[in-house]
Amino acid sequence: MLDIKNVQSGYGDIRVLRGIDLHLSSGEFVGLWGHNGMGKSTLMRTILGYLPAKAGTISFEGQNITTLATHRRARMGIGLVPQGRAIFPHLSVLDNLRMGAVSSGHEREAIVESVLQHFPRLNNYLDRPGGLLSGGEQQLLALARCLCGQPKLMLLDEPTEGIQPSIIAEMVDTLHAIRKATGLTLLLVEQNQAFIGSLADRVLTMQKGVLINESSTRDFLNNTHAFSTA
Ligand SMILES: Nc1ncnc2c1ncn2[C@@H]1O[C@H](COP(=O)(O)OP(=O)(O)OP(=O)(O)O)[C@@H](O)[C@H]1O
Repeated sequence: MLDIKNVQSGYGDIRVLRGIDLHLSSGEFVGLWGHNGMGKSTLMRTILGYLPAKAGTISFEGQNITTLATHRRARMGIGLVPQGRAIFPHLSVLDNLRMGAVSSGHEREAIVESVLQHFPRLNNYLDRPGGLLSGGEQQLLALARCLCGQPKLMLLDEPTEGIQPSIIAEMVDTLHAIRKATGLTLLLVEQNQAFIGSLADRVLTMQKGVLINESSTRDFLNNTHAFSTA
């Protein structure tokens, strides 16, 4: 589904990604692990086109999207849940979700309703401004809003950051249920190894803008100590 070959990118003259090769098959859940500042979010931004690739190619479902505008990549089925959530704090929960489904025309309300079935907690707060939800609830809202865009590939950037354990557990169950229902493909950036372990089929490790390791989730969890001290 996603093929990344020798991609480099960064900010101005600062090179962050130094040659990334990555392949995701349809329906896979893949974890991307690494310490702060290694380039994980930069890779997410480059896949969606917020940052241009300075070298290499990105293909999605067989089409070269390396220079395609971000909104066109989104329309093809790539969705991002950014680090820090970026919900609309003054819009109600329901309107946040409608914004996620804005390109779906007359099907919008039906899509929002079907996504909400996976998020019973949000159903209790539909009229509440998003900014008044707890951090964990805002993360669920960001996840649900992305799903309202009916992505085939979801890029999920550090969803557990600062979130209470009960909501993290809920997020795991919700993502498993959505995977079963929709066949979603997921690229999950995380530093929480237990969270990656409960979702990913395999785990890639990034260090200083390159992928230095790929392992099964079981091996990743067994070798966690080695990675932590690398
Ligand atoms: N807008 C920006 N302008 C300049 N440099 C940036 C910008 N955003 C990130 N960087 C730098 O790029 C490098 C990679 O950052 P990135 O956010 O991709 O790392 P990360 O692996 O996602 O880490 P974290 O888990 O802390 O988000 C860091 O050195 C960071 O300081």
